[in-house]
Amino acid sequence: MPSIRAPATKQTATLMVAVKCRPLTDVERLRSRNIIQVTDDKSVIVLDPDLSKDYLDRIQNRTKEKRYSFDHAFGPECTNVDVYQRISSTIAGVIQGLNATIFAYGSTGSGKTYTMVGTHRDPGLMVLSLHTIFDLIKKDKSSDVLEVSCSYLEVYNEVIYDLLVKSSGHLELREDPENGIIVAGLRNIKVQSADKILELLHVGNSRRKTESTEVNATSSRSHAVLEITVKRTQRNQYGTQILRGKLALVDLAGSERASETNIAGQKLRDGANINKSLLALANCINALGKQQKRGLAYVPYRNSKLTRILKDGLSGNSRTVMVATISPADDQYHHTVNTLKYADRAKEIKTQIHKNIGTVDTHVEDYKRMIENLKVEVCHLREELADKESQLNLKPSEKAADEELSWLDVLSCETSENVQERINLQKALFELEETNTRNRIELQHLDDAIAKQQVIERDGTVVHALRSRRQVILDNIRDNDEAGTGYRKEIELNETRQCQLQSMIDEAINSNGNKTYLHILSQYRLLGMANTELQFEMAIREQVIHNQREAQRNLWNMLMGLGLDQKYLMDLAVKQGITIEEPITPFTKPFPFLDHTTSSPYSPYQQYPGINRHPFASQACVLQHHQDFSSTAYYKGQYNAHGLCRQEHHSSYYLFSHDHSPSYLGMKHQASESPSSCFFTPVKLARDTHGFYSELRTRLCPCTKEDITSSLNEDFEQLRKESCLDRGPTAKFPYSNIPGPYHINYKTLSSCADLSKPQSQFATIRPRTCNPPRP
Ligand SMILES: Nc1ncnc2c1ncn2[C@@H]1O[C@H](COP(=O)(O)OP(=O)(O)OP(=O)(O)O)[C@@H](O)[C@H]1O
Repeated sequence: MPSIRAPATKQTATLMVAVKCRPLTDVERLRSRNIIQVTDDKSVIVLDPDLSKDYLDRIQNRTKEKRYSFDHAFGPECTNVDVYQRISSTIAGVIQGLNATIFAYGSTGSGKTYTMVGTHRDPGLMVLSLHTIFDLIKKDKSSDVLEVSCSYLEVYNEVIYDLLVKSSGHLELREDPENGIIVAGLRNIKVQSADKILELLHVGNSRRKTESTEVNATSSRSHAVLEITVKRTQRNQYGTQILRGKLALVDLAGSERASETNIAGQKLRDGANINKSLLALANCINALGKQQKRGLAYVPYRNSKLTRILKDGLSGNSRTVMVATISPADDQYHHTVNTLKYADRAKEIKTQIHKNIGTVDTHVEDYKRMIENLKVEVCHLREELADKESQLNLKPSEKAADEELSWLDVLSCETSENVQERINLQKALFELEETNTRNRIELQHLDDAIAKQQVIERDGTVVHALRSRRQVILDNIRDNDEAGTGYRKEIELNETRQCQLQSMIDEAINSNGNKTYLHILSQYRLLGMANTELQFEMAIREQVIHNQREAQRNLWNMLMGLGLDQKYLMDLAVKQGITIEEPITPFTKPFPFLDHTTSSPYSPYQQYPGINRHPFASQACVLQHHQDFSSTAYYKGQYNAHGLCRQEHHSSYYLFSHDHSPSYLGMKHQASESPSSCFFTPVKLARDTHGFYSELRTRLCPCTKEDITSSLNEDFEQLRKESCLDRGPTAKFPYSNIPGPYHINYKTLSSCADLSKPQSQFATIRPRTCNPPRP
């Protein structure tokens, strides 16, 4: 049927986040304390569960008290109707062809099912929204025809079941170019009243998998999605237009820690699957939240069925409400804070909404065309039917060949899914590690800033702000590390599956099956894997190039800002046998980041109140050189993100002490075409850099070239003593072999440079290794 999609006018909406705290249950009242305070309908305070903390701890910020604010916050006294009244505006659009999603998110026993389904006395959001839809339809004064249908599914152990069908089989997800993700074969029942849907809801709920755990007597073991579709048919003199609005109401399964819920066997396996899909959801929320802030592109929807189903609700065409449910009990502190943390991130998520319009033109000519099309389709179907009938009468040998082909289809499908999954996982892992590298850089800057500020500040407000920020960063790092471990495990599973698939293919080739096809399949698989590697490498390289360019630009800005002119530097470099390959981007003076009275536009300290400019900001924060290595340095099978000393940023060491990349800074040695001769060889490197930088420094500070050269010699002597440099001129700087904190004496150097008084006389290099993104 010809369907013309009207040009969609898109509108951006922000995900609405409401928090609902349930009352203490009768059992909890005997053993637990209420630690939640909801103030001014928007703020939630989670008190420190440890009552022994005294006043001093509190004012010195040693308590675990947390504060958050959301679009709406509801205390234990609030009913589901109270919640619904605040979020119901989302639903009105459904009868006008807009999509809406409401989902409850929280730990086990926090009140998700109570909020979504509710009780007879306190009906939940599913029930209330159904009534609203039918009320709105009743009140609709137009001559349009409105039809309502509903489906209800559950995702249990990563398998989709139809809750409106008795003993439903497994259902599959399909990507439909027009309608996005759809569940093939899901029953969609036409309904005339809210009561009919409630009846279906009741039947569906009775089929849902629930278990009694120690935390919740009727804990939901599956994620349930109730979808209401409102089809509006509008007729006018030009034809017929159909608007289709969808409302998805989602009750997620309870997440729990096995140790807390005391579960085992099948229940434990369920829990693992539930946690896996909730982790996937949390990762999507994380990525989407960060995407708004930092423009990261990859959101790992494909990691679970749940996230694929919720994709539209999370970032596509939908007005979305997240109701974060929390328990007030003190023993639930960690779950509560975890839920609120994700809810806080979800506030950043934005969706694009537009009406789902399909137009059916009804002119006579169009009818004729439609009839023609239908005739063709009928012919087609007849042929297919005839084919199937003849297949049923096939000879056994033909039947076997046919079975083999369908088996090959499955194999080919699985192979391609396996490859796709691997690409997704590696992208996700890479992004996580990138993010954590950035987090670690910020952490170092914060440590510097806190140390500085502690000395000069009296009332401690800025230090307090910096510490809170530090805590946020630490939490992010921990979460990302955890997520990274999950991804690595999934990659391992993916690799195991990959091996299985390959051996199935090999076996089939050997057993003389459809050889040509299998050979092609095998080639396809191998090419697919090679493609994965290439895509991944390309992503890394692009990132590295980007970072290096930025570091180079910043370095030039810094040098120019210190009062040197470009020509002088070029001459000096040529004299020292170093060519500068890339043309330098022109820049204008004065350089704002060098002005001690203003804050640097490049400086991350700008975001911290009261910190105008870190004394070393122009070097320490602009040259984010750690980033460059995090994705590249791969040494002795270890991903070497280098422990980086804070103070070394303030010396010229960064040029040679960190660089494993020949093209870093775009310089290379003239005497040899091999770039490594300049930066890879510590002994020669020391000589070159001594010469070059001591000359530079004589222009920067009032000390002599000899002072600086002797300072550098002292430092290198120290390095040599610690056996790093005595392994010959081609030895690489063995960061990953350094057993512990490593000291570089840079006392003379820093005082010569007179950049600032150092906090200590020693700069410390701590080797820090983390797992590499798997090649
Ligand atoms: N607002 C509320 N008022 C009264 N009781 C509530 C409220 N919210 C939740 N409860 C009670 O708390 C208990 C747990 O609630 P519920 O089953 O809804 O949690 P859940 O988050 O869905 O758990 P799971 O994830 O394990 O399925 C139930 O006994 C429920 O009746």
